[in-house]
Amino acid sequence: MAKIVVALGGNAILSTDASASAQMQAVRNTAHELINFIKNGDQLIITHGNGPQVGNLLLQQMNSDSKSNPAMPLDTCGAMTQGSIGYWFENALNEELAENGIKRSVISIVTQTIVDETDPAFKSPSKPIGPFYTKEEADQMKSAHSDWELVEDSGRGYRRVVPSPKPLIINEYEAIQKVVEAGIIPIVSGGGGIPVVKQGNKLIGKEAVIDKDFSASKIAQLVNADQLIILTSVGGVFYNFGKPDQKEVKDVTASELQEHIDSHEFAAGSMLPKVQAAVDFVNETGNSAVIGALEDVAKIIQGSEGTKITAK
Ligand SMILES: Nc1ncnc2c1ncn2[C@@H]1O[C@H](COP(=O)(O)OP(=O)(O)O)[C@@H](O)[C@H]1O
Ligand SMILES: NC(=O)OP(=O)(O)O
Repeated sequence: MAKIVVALGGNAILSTDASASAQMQAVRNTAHELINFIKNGDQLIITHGNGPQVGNLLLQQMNSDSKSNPAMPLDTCGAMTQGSIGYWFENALNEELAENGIKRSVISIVTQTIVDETDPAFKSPSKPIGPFYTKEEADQMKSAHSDWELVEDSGRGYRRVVPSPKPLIINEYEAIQKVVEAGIIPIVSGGGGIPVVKQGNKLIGKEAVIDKDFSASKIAQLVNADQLIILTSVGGVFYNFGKPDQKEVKDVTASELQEHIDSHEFAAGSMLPKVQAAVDFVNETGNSAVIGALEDVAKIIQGSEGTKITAK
């Protein structure tokens, strides 16, 4: 039995339809894949992104600017998405467990991630959130909201970007460890965790969105996970991605992957955080990490799919 942290990307929650019912269905499909780990006897710690959801929620806040119904700040929106996505996952996993006759408890934990107030990321927004815009729409949004920054996101359109400081510590990791020891499946650090800074005994929320891949790596290190598995929409890591000579990487050492990171092989905002998070986990623990597709879970468990990153 292995203790595995599984990080779930956008496609695990949202396809093209952002309605609650469509996202719940996507999460049910994801739970149907994740049950393979439980059947395999693995202990799961689940974490997930919130980029599309927190961006959409922020847009909804723009219609709530009255004194009696004020807009919520980004850290609170992050907490709200942990709640909604955690609720969807709890129910989807419970349904899947029941269908397979497995008695296990699932709990979603509101999780805060401590960041450094002086992290330069606060001055340089980089995390894409919310919907994709065409160039024309992006220009319109920029003129309507002078404080917004928008960037082109991996050839998929333009998106708003917000600061994304690096996680230092997952505030609730000791409680999460106890939950795991009790055999409960926790859903943690949703959206990378609510970004907070420590001031004396207080945790103060910051307007940012942490990359869930970096938080997944951090929580995996803190709970001594045997493996970190990052599930996304592509079967593995490619060198020369999108070019005629692109090549899927099957087995790779952390040091070889780091060389490719250093030579700017990977796209910021999409594959770069995944490979860096995986390399960090492998370097810190000596254990392995896998980056692969959500629909390949059964084959990833067998070791026939995904990019496996090892220490040696
Ligand atoms: N070198 C690469 N290898 C594989 N996929 C890449 C690479 N560079 C960019 N990508 C893109 O990154 C996407 C995964 O990133 P993203 O969609 O941001 O992840 P998430 O699943 O966490 O939301 C893939 O679907 C693929 O289109
Ligand atoms: N917070 C975060 O990394 O979200 P996505 O994975 O959805 O971008």
